[in-house]
Amino acid sequence: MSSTEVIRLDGSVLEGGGQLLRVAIALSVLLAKPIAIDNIRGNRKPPGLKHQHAAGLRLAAEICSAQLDGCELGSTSIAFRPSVEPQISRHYKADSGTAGSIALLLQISLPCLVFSPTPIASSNLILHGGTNAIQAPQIDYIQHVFLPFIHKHFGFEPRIKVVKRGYFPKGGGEVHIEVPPVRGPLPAVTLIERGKVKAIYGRSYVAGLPKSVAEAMRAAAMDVLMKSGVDAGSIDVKAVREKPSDCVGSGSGIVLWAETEDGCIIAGSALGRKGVDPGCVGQDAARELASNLAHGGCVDEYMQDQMIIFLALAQGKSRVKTGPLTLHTRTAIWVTEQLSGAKFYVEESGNSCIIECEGMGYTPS
Ligand SMILES: Nc1ncnc2c1ncn2[C@@H]1O[C@H](COP(=O)(O)OP(=O)(O)OP(=O)(O)O)[C@@H](O)[C@H]1O
Repeated sequence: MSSTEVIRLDGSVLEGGGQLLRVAIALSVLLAKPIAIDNIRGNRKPPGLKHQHAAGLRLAAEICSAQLDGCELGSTSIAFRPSVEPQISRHYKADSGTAGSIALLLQISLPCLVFSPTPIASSNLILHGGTNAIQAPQIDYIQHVFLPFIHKHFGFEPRIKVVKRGYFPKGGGEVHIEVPPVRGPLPAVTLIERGKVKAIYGRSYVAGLPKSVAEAMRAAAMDVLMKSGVDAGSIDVKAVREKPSDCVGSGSGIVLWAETEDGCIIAGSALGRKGVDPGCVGQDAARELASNLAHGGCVDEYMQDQMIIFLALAQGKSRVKTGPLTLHTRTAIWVTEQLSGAKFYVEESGNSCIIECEGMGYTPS
């Protein structure tokens, strides 16, 4: 068993949402440190665990044979005591039971599965829930932005297969992810120059709705991109209608991503909602992309917080230029520093920041 000294965290600090919980648990698994978290999602109404958070906790507990207490819906306190017994199974399933985000189930489990002291086979995740949920990365963001970032900068390449898309309120999506193991520490990242935008890609989609909705989102997004003066070599945004056999329920949305000469990928996205003009949805996504390009940083406002745990685990000094620091990022830095030996320094200047991290050089024991 792991050491008995429990680290207590206040889940209402800063952003005080589900991400604090996921980062804390992933680090607890990797570092075999028992933790207790109170005031979970203390800044959300209502506070406490929702389906997605509880499913993520159970998945992390299964990955490291942890003792998990308090993992009930609405619970505002949990205790998590990881075991250091070697993992036997490398096949895991999790189901948010609702349209809770599959991407956020990946957010808690991916760091836990990356490292292995022995060159064993890959880990396999089968995740059920919502593929395109609000206030979470859409699955297209994971495919086209997050995983390519992880591969390019940290050198391992999880493979993802979207078997079925699932939308609010039923969920029912299914995504398979294969995570190849790495033995050594992850490399540090230096990402200060972005380079010019080479191309913008996108996917404007509908499920169970007329294709004209996807076309309207696409047209409005293109219009905003043209007028905002984004200088891209080419723009290729596809409008698609999901085949009924490829999805559960109905939904719509758009994900745009810009690829730059220096290999950065910057996104903007939006989800369709009942009663909202599809044109406004397309405009929102394009404005988000334009604003993420305008600050000149090398990652968008969402990758900013999602990269923090990986920078902390990496060996040596990372430096990444970003836009204005988000509250999610400040929260990820706070929780990471509570649990790991990594140290962060943020230099803010005008509309941009340099996030510097002295990583802990994590290797599994
Ligand atoms: N549009 C988006 N594109 C990519 N990533 C996103 C997007 N919106 C949110 N995220 C990411 O999803 C995560 C959301 O964390 P947050 O704590 O808000 O979520 P949560 O678990 O749903 O909990 P809560 O309901 O408490 O907000 C963050 O890592 C954030 O960067």
